[in-house]
Amino acid sequence: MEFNVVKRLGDFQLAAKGRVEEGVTCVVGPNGSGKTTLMKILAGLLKPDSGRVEYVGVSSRVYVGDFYTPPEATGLDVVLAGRTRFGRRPVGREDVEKAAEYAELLEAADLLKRRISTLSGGQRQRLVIAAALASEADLLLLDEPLSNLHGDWRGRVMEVLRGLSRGRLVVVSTHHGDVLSCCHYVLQMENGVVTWLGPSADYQPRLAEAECGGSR
Ligand SMILES: Nc1ncnc2c1ncn2[C@@H]1O[C@H](COP(=O)(O)OP(=O)(O)OP(=O)(O)O)[C@@H](O)[C@H]1O
Repeated sequence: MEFNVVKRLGDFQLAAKGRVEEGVTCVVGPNGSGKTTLMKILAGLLKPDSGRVEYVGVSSRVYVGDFYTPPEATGLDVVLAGRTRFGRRPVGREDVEKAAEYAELLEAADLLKRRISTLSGGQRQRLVIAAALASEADLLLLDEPLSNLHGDWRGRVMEVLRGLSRGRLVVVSTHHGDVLSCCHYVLQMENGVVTWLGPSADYQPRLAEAECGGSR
């Protein structure tokens, strides 16, 4: 999939060009650098002012970021929402089986009957990832899917994503540098521009590291 797009949002301008290959691409960059904006354009949720995205070999796409779930919803409702592409069609019997299968992959099968309001942030996050996977879309755009997860879980989620990425484009935005070696490719955004794109093995983080200061 190739993209060459320009989008203005208030004072911010995205002018991004690149190519996303089969496999897992991690999108990195500072807050406000345009990661979500780019992913929403790739998902077709945001229309660029100019330029285009060429979806070669991509027939279905799903973007999953924060999505609202009523507190009374169950874990199963969350996974089924992804399966039916957020209510675009009714739930069938096979959908429930598929939802259980993907929840199992994320070790979340025991969460399906629980109410969302009783779950921890990380447990909810695993269900949201299962929802994205259950869509079985060719292009999966996961915006900050690792945000509530502990290091071990981040690695496990990346392993699952890699395992399902054959014949698919999986794009994951993240602030966690520890998972970059789990991606096939890294796409770095800075100030609305793609400043690096290539195999993760060749990526040398160029972003400034956090300064914690020396005072106690
Ligand atoms: N609807 C909007 N109107 C005006 N500006 C917007 C709008 N949406 C986003 N922006 C601005 O666009 C810039 C890029 O936002 P975006 O959410 O793409 O960044 P990001 O890299 O995903 O950031 P983060 O890491 O904090 O999630 C930001 O400066 C943001 O304030």
